[in-house]
Amino acid sequence: MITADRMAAVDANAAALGIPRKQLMESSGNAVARVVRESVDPGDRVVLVCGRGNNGGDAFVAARFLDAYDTETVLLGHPERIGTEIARENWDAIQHAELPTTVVGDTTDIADLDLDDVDLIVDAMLGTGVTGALREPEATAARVINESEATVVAVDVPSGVDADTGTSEGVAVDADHVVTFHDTKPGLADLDAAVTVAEIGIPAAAERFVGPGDLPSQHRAAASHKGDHGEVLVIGGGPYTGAPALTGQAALRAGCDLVHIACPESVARDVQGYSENLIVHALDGERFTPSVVEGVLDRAVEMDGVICGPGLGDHAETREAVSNFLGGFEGRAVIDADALGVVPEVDTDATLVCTPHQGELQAMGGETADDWEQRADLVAEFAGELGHTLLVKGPYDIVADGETTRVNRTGTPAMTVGGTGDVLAGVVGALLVATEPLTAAAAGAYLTGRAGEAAADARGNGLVATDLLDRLSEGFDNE
Ligand SMILES: NC(=O)C1=CN([C@@H]2O[C@H](COP(=O)(O)OP(=O)(O)OC[C@H]3O[C@@H](n4cnc5c(N)ncnc54)[C@H](O)[C@@H]3O)[C@@H](O)[C@H]2O)[C@@H](O)CC1
Ligand SMILES: Nc1ncnc2c1ncn2[C@@H]1O[C@H](COP(=O)(O)OP(=O)(O)O)[C@@H](O)[C@H]1O
Ligand SMILES: [K+]
Repeated sequence: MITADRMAAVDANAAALGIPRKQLMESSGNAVARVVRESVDPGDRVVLVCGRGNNGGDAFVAARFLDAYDTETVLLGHPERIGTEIARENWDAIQHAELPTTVVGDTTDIADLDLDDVDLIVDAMLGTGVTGALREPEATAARVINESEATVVAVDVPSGVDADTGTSEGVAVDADHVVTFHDTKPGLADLDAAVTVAEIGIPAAAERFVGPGDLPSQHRAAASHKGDHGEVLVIGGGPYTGAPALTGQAALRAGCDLVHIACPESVARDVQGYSENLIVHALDGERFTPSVVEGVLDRAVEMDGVICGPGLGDHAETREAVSNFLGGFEGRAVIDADALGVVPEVDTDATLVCTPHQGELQAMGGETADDWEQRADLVAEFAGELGHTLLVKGPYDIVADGETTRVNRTGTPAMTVGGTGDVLAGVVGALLVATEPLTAAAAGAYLTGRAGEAAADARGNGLVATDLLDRLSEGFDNE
């Protein structure tokens, strides 16, 4: 079962693995033709009613595999308005091959469509790209298709039906058979149509391994204003000073608008000294202690997210303070480094992403394995027990929430240098503001690893964590 959004992500991941969309379209069209051939006899009349997106593109391919039949490929709308290159190329191909086609300009032409003595209609007007109720001429076309006696085979989804919900806001095609791709869609379950799930050559890796399709959209509304894109609080530092500054700067480089650092007054000036971009709040004392938790909670509730742990140190008082903080916090937080040990014992309403390396995972009570597939199963099981999302760092990062598991392969051994984990925590914290925990963790691991690869290209094993900061945005461009 796969949703339309997830399908689009997997599609993009497949392309990044070297399996281009046009190849997927060829497989889809071939699969549609195979089902059509099972339903008609040679010489039968087959009309393919096509939209201007890739759903239509699939049918342009199918037409090439149906030479033995009396086919007519009908395009709703002018060829100039075909919306994607791969659909346009497949339309041109059947033009050059002089396969019979008809262009339907507007609704009146649709009524002239002679579908009476047609044996089979391929419904390729709209698939997962439908938005809202069918507009014209698709709506009239759907009615004409529904009134015909022909067998109706729908491509991917019956036109007008929402692939995720199975509902349609207006008229929808009533299909006898649906040929969907790669995996079934939630919205097909309750249709009274036969459903064929066709493999189209998307390898499991496109779902398993984090890829460009898993990155949250970088789109920003023009009318955005300060703070719209995330205001986060880093709780860290004392004895260390570098870690919270790395985390804070990474959160900014991953797109946050405002980053606050709550750190002990003993290191506040040092942390502020690293960057004008950080807003530092000094806490009484020389480490994070229970006495300041109330104030930190008051600040945290104003934030869109928290990153707790970088450079905190593991003093007993600090562990108690982290425990008290989590006991009172109900928002979204990344937990890293010395704060991790507290998580299994604390009862919290917060939504957590924990980012241990394998040693920290074991200290939390989790199990690890050198083989990444075994590690993935162990981490998924522990995440389920914990009730939080885990990102277990390593050559292959394992991201799991007990339901879904993703594996990130980006990164380089040069990243074993200190501080890269602090950078990762900041990236995940920034993404967690507006993205579901699993996606934020997977994308954070991917982007940090990409930045590490870019830094290693420049500095080899001499890369340092700050080298990742101004390379983080490059990963987003990797669409
Ligand atoms: N995601 C994948 O991995 C693959 C998808 N493929 C095909 O690609 C399809 C998705 O293609 P697209 O994203 O181009 O979208 P669609 O082709 O499903 O629909 C987009 C087109 O429909 C129009 N449209 C949207 N809502 C409408 C409405 N309410 N009334 C009238 N017209 C409307 C849009 O203007 C656009 O022209 C899938 O359903 C599938 O058939 C296949 O090529 C195989 C691979
Ligand atoms: N051997 C490796 N190969 C590739 N990436 C690695 C390797 N070791 C660590 N990384 C990456 O470096 C980042 C930090 O991981 P790690 O060094 O374990 O954290 P920490 O800095 O907390 O010790 C993660 O993004 C991880 O994927
Ligand atoms: K369709």
